[in-house]
Formats: sequence, C-alpha cells, structure tokens
Amino acid sequence: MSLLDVRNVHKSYDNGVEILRNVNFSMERKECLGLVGESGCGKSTLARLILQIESFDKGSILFEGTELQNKSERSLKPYRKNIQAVLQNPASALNPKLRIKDSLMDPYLQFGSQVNLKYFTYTSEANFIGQLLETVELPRSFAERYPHELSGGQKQRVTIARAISIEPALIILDEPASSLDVLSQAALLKLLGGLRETLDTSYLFISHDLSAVQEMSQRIMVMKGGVIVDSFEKEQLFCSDRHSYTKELISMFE
Ligand SMILES: Nc1ncnc2c1ncn2[C@@H]1O[C@H](COP(=O)(O)OP(=O)(O)OP(=O)(O)O)[C@@H](O)[C@H]1O
Repeated sequence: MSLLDVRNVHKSYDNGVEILRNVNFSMERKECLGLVGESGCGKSTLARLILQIESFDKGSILFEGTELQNKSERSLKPYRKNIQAVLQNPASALNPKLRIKDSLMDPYLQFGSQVNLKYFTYTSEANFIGQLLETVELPRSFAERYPHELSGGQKQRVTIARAISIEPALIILDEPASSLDVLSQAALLKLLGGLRETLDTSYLFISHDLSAVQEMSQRIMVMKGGVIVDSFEKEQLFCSDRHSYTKELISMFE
C-alpha cells in the first residue's frame, strides 16, 4: 500500500476556474518526490489539499489507504499528526509572541497520545527541545529566544524542527528555502536531505527551482497550469522523451 495516493483530483475556487485538473500520483514511504512548476501553476494548492486545509471538487486523496476528504476533524487527527508541513515563509509560520521552546512543544502537546517517538526521546521538555535544536544544527540556547531574535534561515530551521518533532510519515516542503540567500539555501537543503535519511520520513518537495528539486528528490513531477505534464525518475531528467515543458525548465537552469 502506498503512503499517499492522489487520484483524479480536480480543484476550482469560487470563480469556477479549475486550478488543478486530474492530478494523479502516489508516494511511497521514505521517498522524496519533487514537484516543480512555475509560479501560480497550483503547487501550493495541491499541498493544501493533501494537508486537508482545503477541500476539492472531484477525486480522492488516500493516506495509507484511507480516504481523507469529508472526515471529521476528530478522525483526521492521526493523519494530521503524520502529515506535517514546512512552508515558504518561516516568519509567518512562527508565533512572534512565543519563545522558540513553546513553538517547538506545540505539536507534541497537541498530538501527545499519538506520538510514538523512535528517533527522539522525551524525558523532559528541556531535553526534548535541546535534541530538536541540535538536530537542526541550532544552539540549545535558542530555546529561550523569540522569533524576531533569529535570522530567516534560523527561523526556517525551527519550523523544520517543529515539523519533525513528532516524527511524521510525510513532510510537505513547500519552497522551504526560497526566502533564503543562496548559501543558506544550500545549507538548508543539505540539512533536509540528511534528516530524511535519519528520520526515515517521506518528503513532497515543492519548488519552482528545478535544480533544487533535482538535488533533493528521487522522482520528479512537473506541473503546468494545474496539470502534471511529466513524471519520471531523477536519472531520466535529461532523456530525450521528456515533455517539452520539462525541457524548457531544464534550459532555464543550464
Ligand atoms: N483562495 C483562492 N481563491 C481563488 N484563487 C486562488 C486561491 N488560492 C490560489 N488561487 C489561484 O490558484 C492558482 C494556483 O495558486 P498556487 O498558490 O497553488 O500556485 P503555486 O504554483 O504554488 O505558486 P507559487 O509558486 O507562486 O506559490 C493561482 O492562479 C492563484 O491565483
């Protein structure tokens, strides 16, 4: 059974324009699947549907074989625990009034009874927070800071630490590095790559940057105008039978 199955999904907003059309793909455990496409093609919309933040018009999304749409908030809770997200803008993802330690504790407190940690250990709050900060290569002393006392890259590391704190099966990374400078981007992608192997988690890695997607992912999907126009193993990126739009994206980064 696949970890995630997205089947024939269609999504439109109130104006009736279809933003996603017949989106189909599956994800396996422990894999990193890349989703690339230009701004506005529907990548973040798809992320919101998988996260069950928005509903869709047709099709189905199954997590470990269970249909998620139309489930009550209560029955969605185990899935919410297992599907976490790291989004583009870390500043808006962290509550400015909370110390870093309190933001980091939030998922663990919210999902307490469902959290079955394999990598981290919870002996005390301070120790748990310390492990999380060290895993994302931040000093333990950052626990006492507020978000405005951290750089953009450091804030993004905190949002990653928060996402991994409950060891979800799937993390949706929606342009996680695009608000950072080139050096910080490279360091963050390296960190994320290492974490996936350590934690045995799956990533849906979303970006408009084909080179970042290629670096991170084992398989790549290309989206254009709400349609997945191409899908292939990373090694097949430069094959001659790639979709013309994939070739266009390649020519932009070569
Ligand atoms: N709530 C909404 N109501 C109406 N249209 C929306 C809504 N949210 C998104 N859209 C439209 O859906 C389309 C896809 O947006 P989406 O944010 O999914 O694209 P994206 O590929 O993630 O872009 P980016 O890389 O710039 O974040 C856009 O045309 C956008 O204007």
